[in-house]
Amino acid sequence: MTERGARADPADGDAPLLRLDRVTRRFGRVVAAQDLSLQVPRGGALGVVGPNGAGKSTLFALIGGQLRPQSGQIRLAGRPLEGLSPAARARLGIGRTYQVPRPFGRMTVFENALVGASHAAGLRGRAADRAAYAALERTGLAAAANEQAERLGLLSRKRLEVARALAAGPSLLLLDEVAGGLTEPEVDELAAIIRALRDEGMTVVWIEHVVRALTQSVERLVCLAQGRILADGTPERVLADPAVREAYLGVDIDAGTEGPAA
Ligand SMILES: Nc1ncnc2c1ncn2[C@@H]1O[C@H](COP(=O)(O)OP(=O)(O)OP(=O)(O)O)[C@@H](O)[C@H]1O
Repeated sequence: MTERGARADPADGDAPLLRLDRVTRRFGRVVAAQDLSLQVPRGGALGVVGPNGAGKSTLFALIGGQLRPQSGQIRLAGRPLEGLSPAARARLGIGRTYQVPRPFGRMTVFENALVGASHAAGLRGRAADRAAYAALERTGLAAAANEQAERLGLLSRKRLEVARALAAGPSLLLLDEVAGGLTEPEVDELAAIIRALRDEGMTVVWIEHVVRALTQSVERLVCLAQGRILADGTPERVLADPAVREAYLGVDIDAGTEGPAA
């Protein structure tokens, strides 16, 4: 795996891989991110929870460059990301999955992974092939490499979404609700894949409503509500936090059911 993001600024090798300083993003009167400050060191997995509308997807869009903050700064390995397009950020090492997987249905599974390697990472020829195949192996999809993507079931489409991001050789992997809609055994399978990536040294930030998937896989949890960080710590501590329980307004957070609007 390449570590391009981790080398984004060789002068600042000790910097956290991801750092947000007082990042704010509003949509009219809605505050989706309010003075958000967060540091993610290299390696390990961070889970992000929070009720619907808490600002979780906005956080990823701000990191990925699909949205610009109105104030504050985001850095990858010490390098400010301001002004960089999503494509430039992907080349620096930010890989991202989306809530609803949209594979190129007419393409094979391999060709879909190749899109990640070539478009996002700019790899060509055999280097792109190798990166795509390695991503399929790491997500358990190698045996399905020649299948049409549109014929995949939901779990495999989720795997492919992860594979596409991995094929670009990210140093930071942002997962947006990859466990949603899966059965319990499928959630466990996907969580095992994410744990294996983490154990190989990948830095993972994982937004998830299915809290059980996170508690199996992350050592740190952040809870967002109304664009702010309500709690940050071990999963046990965060899930027991009265402010977190209150933000979920009595919804059974442990069961991973979707909460009401924040
Ligand atoms: N492009 C947009 N235009 C206007 N409002 C937006 C936009 N994107 C997000 N918002 C608002 O910002 C707030 C945060 O939304 P966001 O999607 O980040 O929350 P979330 O925590 O990811 O929610 P969910 O769990 O439902 O996916 C919400 O009130 C949402 O309606």
